[in-house]
Amino acid sequence: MTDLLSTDDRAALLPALGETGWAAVPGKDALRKILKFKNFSEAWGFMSRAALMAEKLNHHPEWKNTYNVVDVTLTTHDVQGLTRLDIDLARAMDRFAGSTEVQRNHGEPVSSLCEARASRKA
Ligand SMILES: C[C@H](O)[C@H](O)[C@H]1CNC2=NC(N)=NC(=O)C2=N1
Repeated sequence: MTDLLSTDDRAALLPALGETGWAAVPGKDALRKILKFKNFSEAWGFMSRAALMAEKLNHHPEWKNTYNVVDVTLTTHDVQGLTRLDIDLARAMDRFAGSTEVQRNHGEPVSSLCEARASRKA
């Protein structure tokens, strides 16, 4: 089974994802990004690519689509927290999304996920 990300891994990997618009979900060891595409077709194209990658990784997003908006939450259910698989899927989604508009007015900075891990267990 995939392990929860260590404190060191978090410090190394999460800031770059914070830069691209991933944020921490309050009270949960999870990453969330809200993407706003030009239209439904672009949103669905992104979701199709992401779905194929999710199958390849055997790691699946929690997500919601409303017309041109795709709201994604990533966490690893088996261990109830962030693992390397969430990082890999987040990076793949960033590649598929390109320069799509990102909504940033939600959640907390990813740095809070480093603190969450530190207080959970060494
Ligand atoms: C049986 C199967 O491998 C598991 O249930 C996989 C499938 N996809 C998954 N996706 C996510 N996000 N977390 C998991 O723990 C997970 N587990």
